[in-house]
Amino acid sequence: MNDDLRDRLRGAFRWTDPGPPADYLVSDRSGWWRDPAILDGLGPALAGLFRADRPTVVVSPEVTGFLLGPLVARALGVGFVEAYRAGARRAIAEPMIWAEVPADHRGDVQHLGVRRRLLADDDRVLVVDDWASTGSQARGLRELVGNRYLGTAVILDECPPAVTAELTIRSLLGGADLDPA
Ligand SMILES: O=P(O)(O)OC[C@H]1O[C@H](OP(=O)(O)OP(=O)(O)O)[C@H](O)[C@@H]1O
Repeated sequence: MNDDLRDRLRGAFRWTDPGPPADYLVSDRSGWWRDPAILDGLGPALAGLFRADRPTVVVSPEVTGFLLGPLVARALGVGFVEAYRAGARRAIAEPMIWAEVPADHRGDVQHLGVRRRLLADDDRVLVVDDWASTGSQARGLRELVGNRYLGTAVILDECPPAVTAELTIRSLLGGADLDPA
């Protein structure tokens, strides 16, 4: 099952060239959500990476995480909590827990926040996202949830191995699987 899903993920992914002055390629992940077999398989596949750790809640950063996190939460039979990026929308008028996200793959420092009342002291938190590049989102959310953190499940992990190990990141694909060369 997962081998078929990995093949589909590789096939539906594109690197796109934004053209000058950019001298880099941009990942286009939209084909992943457009393929019904991928959309059907992603939740159970990502959930399977951490099922034995018995998560009680999934937390994901906006915006792609808001698409993926609920698929994984549903596969685990648990609920989902949004982690909002500060400044991306109107302030939420409820008590929040905030954490700084160290400079990420874009070089920006951000802040992620969740509604305080949605996390219990004894929750076991699985972070879910589509992609780990530097591990900054995972690091920020680990800081935010503290010792409730179990790990992070992503579709693709291209972090240095030491970061992957430190943050307990598990993935369906590694960076070499989508090598643009
Ligand atoms: O490991 P990191 O360096 O933290 O990078 C990973 C983040 O980068 C992408 O987000 P992006 O900024 O493209 O936002 P999006 O979710 O709005 O697409 C991806 O969805 C992760 O959230």
